Amino acid sequence: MTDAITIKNLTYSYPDQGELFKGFDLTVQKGEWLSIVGHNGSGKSTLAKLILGLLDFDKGHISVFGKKLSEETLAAIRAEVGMVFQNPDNQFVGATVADDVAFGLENRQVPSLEMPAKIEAALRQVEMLDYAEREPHTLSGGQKQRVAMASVLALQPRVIILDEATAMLDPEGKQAVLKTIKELKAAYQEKLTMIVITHDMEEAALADRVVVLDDGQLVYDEAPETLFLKGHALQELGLTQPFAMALQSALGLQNPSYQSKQELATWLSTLKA
Ligand SMILES: Nc1ncnc2c1ncn2[C@@H]1O[C@H](COP(=O)(O)OP(=O)(O)OP(=O)(O)O)[C@@H](O)[C@H]1O
Repeated sequence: MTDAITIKNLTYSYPDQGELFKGFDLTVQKGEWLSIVGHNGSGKSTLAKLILGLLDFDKGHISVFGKKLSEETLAAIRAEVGMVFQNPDNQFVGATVADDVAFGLENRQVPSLEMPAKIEAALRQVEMLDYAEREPHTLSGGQKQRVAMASVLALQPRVIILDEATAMLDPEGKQAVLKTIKELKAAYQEKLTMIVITHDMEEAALADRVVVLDDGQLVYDEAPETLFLKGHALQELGLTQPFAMALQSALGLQNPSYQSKQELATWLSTLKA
């Protein structure tokens, strides 16, 4: 089975800087929800830009669904990979929410007769259909990010990269975006691969797999259940454990097994009884 993304022996340095990535390897499977974490400057956004062909790497190769990234394949690969960025205010071009989703479709020369159904389906998927005629600047941060996701989804990508897409949101907006990611994952299964770059360990803990970067090196690549047991090692990399795991460690539990606050709360309530 072809992987969604294969990165092999990648070397990249910004002009006049030392090598950030050197012999870097990473495989992302089809349908996976992969989180990429790491301290500021560890290379997360650069990796996303390299996958999208926004930066030219020096050595190695990147393949998306078996297609090697090159000048010839760039347009085809960008059609497969959608990206949602950190700042919800920098992602709008349309006067209304519906116009905004239409913009990407127009760029792809989708016939105008086909557009309304595609816009409606994408907005419904992120639960923003009721806001179709709203001006984007009147939306909350979480709603704006969900519209940004709809604009990407309308183009039917097979990979979506979210680069700190919840970082500027309040807790409610963040939860709404995470709920949308979970729903998309459930709806599309292996047809949609999610790469979520984040500083938020609660968010990372929801992924199938977490990759930890440290100065362009891949230092951990494993399931959140095992990664977040490494409290001290993570601290040394400038990362924390999700709250539920940290509390279980503080309580002296040898094998913390409750990933979410909800699971932990349920367990604590059984103790009270
Ligand atoms: N345009 C650029 N020119 C030169 N160096 C850059 C450029 N962009 C990023 N860098 C450097 O490359 C390294 C990796 O940056 P990158 O933005 O990929 O990290 P990050 O893990 O996404 O960080 P953050 O969590 O702060 O967003 C950092 O040392 C950064 O200073």
